[in-house]
Amino acid sequence: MANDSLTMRVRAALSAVANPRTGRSIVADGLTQGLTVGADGAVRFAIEAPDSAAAESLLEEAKRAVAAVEGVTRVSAVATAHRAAAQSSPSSGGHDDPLSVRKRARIDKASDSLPGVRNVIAVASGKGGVGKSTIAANLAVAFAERGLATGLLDADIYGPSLPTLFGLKARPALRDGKIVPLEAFGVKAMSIGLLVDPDKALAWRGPMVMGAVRQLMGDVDWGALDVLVIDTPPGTGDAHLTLAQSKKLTGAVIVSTPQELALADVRRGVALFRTVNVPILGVIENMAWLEGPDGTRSYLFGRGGAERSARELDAPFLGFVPIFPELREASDTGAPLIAHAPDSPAAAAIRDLADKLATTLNP
Ligand SMILES: Nc1ncnc2c1ncn2[C@@H]1O[C@H](COP(=O)(O)OP(=O)(O)OP(=O)(O)O)[C@@H](O)[C@H]1O
Repeated sequence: MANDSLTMRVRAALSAVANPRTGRSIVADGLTQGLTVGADGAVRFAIEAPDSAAAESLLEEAKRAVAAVEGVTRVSAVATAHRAAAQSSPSSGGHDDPLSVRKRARIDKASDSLPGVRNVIAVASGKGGVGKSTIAANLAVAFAERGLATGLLDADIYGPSLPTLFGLKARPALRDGKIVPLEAFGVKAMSIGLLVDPDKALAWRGPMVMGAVRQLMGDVDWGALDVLVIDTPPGTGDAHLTLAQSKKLTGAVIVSTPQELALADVRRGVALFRTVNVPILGVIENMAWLEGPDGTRSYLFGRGGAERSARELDAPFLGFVPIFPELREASDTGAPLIAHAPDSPAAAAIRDLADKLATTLNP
């Protein structure tokens, strides 16, 4: 119970810090959020400062107070919504307004907005590095090629990849209090990586992640879209729950690799979305094999694990994407493969998936 008593002492130290607006304790005023105290004495929390002028000094004061507590080995704290909201362009901020969009008097529950978006597809994976972002980006371009008005939202807070995949660097503009998505390869695109510092996002607790995802959905001016593809963070967590709760989700696509281990990943993903009644539109097995010049296939990561998992879970299996070195090369050039090498077998494999998926969308 040593940790409990450390938590109490940390809380007491924070309670001694006063809200300059009211003179009361910042804890009593509810300005501290997401306090966690690790077994190793690492403390994390967020401060929601009452105004921009107070944010920096309040954060420093709170960090100093916590660092002085015996047993605390490390303090990480993040900035506030209000401080950032006072700036004129999107930048990193706190958890209620992590994207720092200046709020209008009343914004609908963002997750229930997206009025002009007919379909929202979440692309998810049990773990990182399976090609989820690559598939999501290429699917979006393939949808656009089919004539669907398409958006791509990179909500992978911990490792945003759209700026690299689509070669997007420009900081998005604000129009009427909404973020204007960038346009690339026929797709309206927005990445959390263009709005927040990923290093800061790493320290975010659940509520901040949820706030960020809600904002990305609600504060971006998506306009009328046939389909919005969302690249979600790897694993199953707060971002997925936020999306699932939004009621806007048409369904989820799970990307996995063939290893037997993938079975557990796929099962987790399927279970999460099913728990919240989000249909599984399909499972994709990526990096399925490498084809040699003579057409022989090497199954580097095992064979058919994701396909088997899908069958066992009674989820639709959408297809295989082999290992195509050109997929990686295209991503490195800042153009998704389907645009970079439209006639390649890899592009054909992605188009095939997009065709299958398109049949599951609302017209
Ligand atoms: N089928 C494929 N063939 C060859 N390379 C691939 C394939 N799919 C993905 N890659 C490459 O694998 C790497 C990881 O892909 P990607 O970033 O899309 O994975 P991810 O699941 O989104 O990872 P994270 O969520 O951790 O960002 C990238 O370099 C990508 O170009």
